[in-house]
Amino acid sequence: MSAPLPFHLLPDNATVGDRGQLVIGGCDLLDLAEEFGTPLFVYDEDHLRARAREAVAAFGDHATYASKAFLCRAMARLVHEEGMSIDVATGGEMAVALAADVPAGRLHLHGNNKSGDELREAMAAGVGRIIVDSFDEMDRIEALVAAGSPAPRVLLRVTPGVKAETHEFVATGQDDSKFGFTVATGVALEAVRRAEASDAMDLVGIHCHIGSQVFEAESFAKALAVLATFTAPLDLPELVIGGGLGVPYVTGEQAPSISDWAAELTSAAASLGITATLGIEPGRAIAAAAAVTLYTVGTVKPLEGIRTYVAVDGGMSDNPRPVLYGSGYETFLPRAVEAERPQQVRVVGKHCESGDILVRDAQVPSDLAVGDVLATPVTGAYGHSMGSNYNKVLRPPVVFVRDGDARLVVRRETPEDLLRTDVG
Ligand SMILES: Cc1ncc(COP(=O)(O)O)c(C=O)c1O
Ligand SMILES: N[C@@H](CCCC[NH3+])C(=O)O
Repeated sequence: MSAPLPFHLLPDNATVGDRGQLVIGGCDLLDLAEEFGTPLFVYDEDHLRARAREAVAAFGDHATYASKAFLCRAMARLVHEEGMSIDVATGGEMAVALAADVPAGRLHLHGNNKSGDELREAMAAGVGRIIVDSFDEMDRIEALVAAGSPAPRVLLRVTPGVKAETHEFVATGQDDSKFGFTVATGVALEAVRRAEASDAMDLVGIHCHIGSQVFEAESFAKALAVLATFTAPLDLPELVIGGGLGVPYVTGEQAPSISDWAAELTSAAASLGITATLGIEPGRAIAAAAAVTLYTVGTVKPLEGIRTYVAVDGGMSDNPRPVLYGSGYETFLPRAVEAERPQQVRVVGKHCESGDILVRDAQVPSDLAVGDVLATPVTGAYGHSMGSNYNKVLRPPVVFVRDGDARLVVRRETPEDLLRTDVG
């Protein structure tokens, strides 16, 4: 396994420079590392725009970006400009999208345990949809409307009893789930009846999300079949099938494009006689492959007869996915993106945890050395957004690149940021 990095894991606008170095959006990654420091998230802006356009081409106004994958004001503006609405899962995500001047009507508020404050703020702002997840939430909405809040448009989130082929922590369509109302037990129908009878909400449709990093179109088709039967007698105008489309992270993985996925969903819905307008909510498929993370190698520690540890200046605080889900990544040296990678090492971070692993069995070029900039591709989703300050590490900046320009959209944290909320 000494092959070079497969190029399809890199952002759309990745090219090889005249010295064999990686260039994204016309920017040399080594120059970016020099200018902005490492760790650094580098996003190909046109890649993000192209994926958003793909979703909008297929679903128009009913293409929603799941902002939990990656959110900052520049990202909220970008997907809004491209015509997507935005799924916000908390008051915090809602606040960032509103701070980017995205109209509240383009936001869809999610969450299995929305607080009274989150609901009140969303209703006062006039969010486009609230995706209702429980009877307790209905109680809270009714109390707020009774106290003067405007009645929201709602979708009801249901679980179709479909177990998607993915990590158990990110599967959400099965009956044993904290999310939504169960179809199989009749609870979902009870929720529909209650919402229809309530003056405090305007029920416009059903929502379902079976999980994340799902590759098989079949899992979505199964969910649609359950939803077709469930919604047939309801005559509701909207049906959102959620996000979840998987992306390739490592050599050998393949996934359908957003357009292919959309075509499959649309034709499955048509053949099931679904007449409601179909909506989708991708996060990962928009953002993941748009970015690479740059690190600097700080130590190379060969352990005789065991393995070599390569430690970089980030780790589980900028990418917790390997620790949480055992997720795999590739790695490469941007100075020689096409180089063979004959040496196997373990790429680890700088945190006080043995589990702080970024790439368990990484293939790297044989001349990797301390001081090298090392990169991991496909880090645009659930990396920056799931980042932390563990060990009081400063969160990395985010740069958008396009046509040779690099635009800082999130700056690196400073020690003052760490103390901003510390009032003791
Ligand atoms: C309700 C909902 N919609 C959309 C998404 C986006 O999922 P993905 O990033 O896998 O497309 C998620 C996350 O799994 C979700 O919980
Ligand atoms: N954080 C998960 C996806 C969760 C999706 C949110 N419902 C991941 O990185 O794969």
